[in-house]
Amino acid sequence: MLPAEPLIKTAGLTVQFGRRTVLQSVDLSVAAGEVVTLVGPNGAGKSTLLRAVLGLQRPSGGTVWRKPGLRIGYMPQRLAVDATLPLTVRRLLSLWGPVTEAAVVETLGEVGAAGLAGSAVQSLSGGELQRVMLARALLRRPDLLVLDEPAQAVDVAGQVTLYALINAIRRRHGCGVLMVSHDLNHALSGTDRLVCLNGHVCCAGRPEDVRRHPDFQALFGITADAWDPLAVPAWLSSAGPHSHGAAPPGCQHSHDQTPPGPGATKDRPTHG
Ligand SMILES: Nc1ncnc2c1ncn2[C@@H]1O[C@H](COP(=O)(O)OP(=O)(O)OP(=O)(O)O)[C@@H](O)[C@H]1O
Repeated sequence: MLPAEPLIKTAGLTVQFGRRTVLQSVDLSVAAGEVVTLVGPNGAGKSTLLRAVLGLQRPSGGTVWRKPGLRIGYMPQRLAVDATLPLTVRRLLSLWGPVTEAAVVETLGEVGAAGLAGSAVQSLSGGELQRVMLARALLRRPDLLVLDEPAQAVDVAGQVTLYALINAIRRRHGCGVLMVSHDLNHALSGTDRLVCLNGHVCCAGRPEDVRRHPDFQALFGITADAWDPLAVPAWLSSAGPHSHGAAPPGCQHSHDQTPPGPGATKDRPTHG
């Protein structure tokens, strides 16, 4: 069977902020109907990579190709709307372009948020807000969904439901999905391809292959045969998703100055 045509493709993508290299020579592609998950420690460049794919971040080197006419639905990590603004969900969903009431109702229903159209955005729970943001991304009937930590602020049971919902949407619409996740259970079981990023691509491929890669194991402190969610490494469990705590061992970021840990790649890029 021929591989599906890519929706987006980066080749040698490099992003620098000042003299600091945040992404180095990243090759990435997402095809229609495919779920690709980016994992990596805080500051690994995951959101920057999404922003480059979206055309919101200019590359310092390399290329980003998007299929002509591609429609992208984007769910950012944070909602860039003033929290003090009185805003209903219905109004929020129409901020980025005109939408019909029928489309709002249908899309909210699709993400399990029926009945929230008239609610104040400030009154939503974390999980409800994530569903509304997913609805916002879906309203454009995208070929590609780009989701930056879609399950943040969602409780554990809600995370499982949300990832199942994203998979159902992918199946129903045949769209590609590119997402960032800190949830290794999802990354290892609910995704077609896993990309482990730490300033560069440490390893990538089918989850069952990536979990056996020494860089992945060094970054996440797990063994090839067992994934024990209670045994997450200290940098992952204590730092929290938005803290920039102690650096993980192995697969060193291009701007790290410390020597590589036992699982570091030999071909890591030079310091930027
Ligand atoms: N516009 C910017 N200017 C300067 N530095 C930036 C900018 N955007 C991101 N960075 C830096 O680039 C690095 C990568 O940031 P990015 O948000 O892509 O990481 P991430 O892997 O998504 O992290 P997290 O898991 O914490 O969300 C960080 O050190 C960040 O401070």
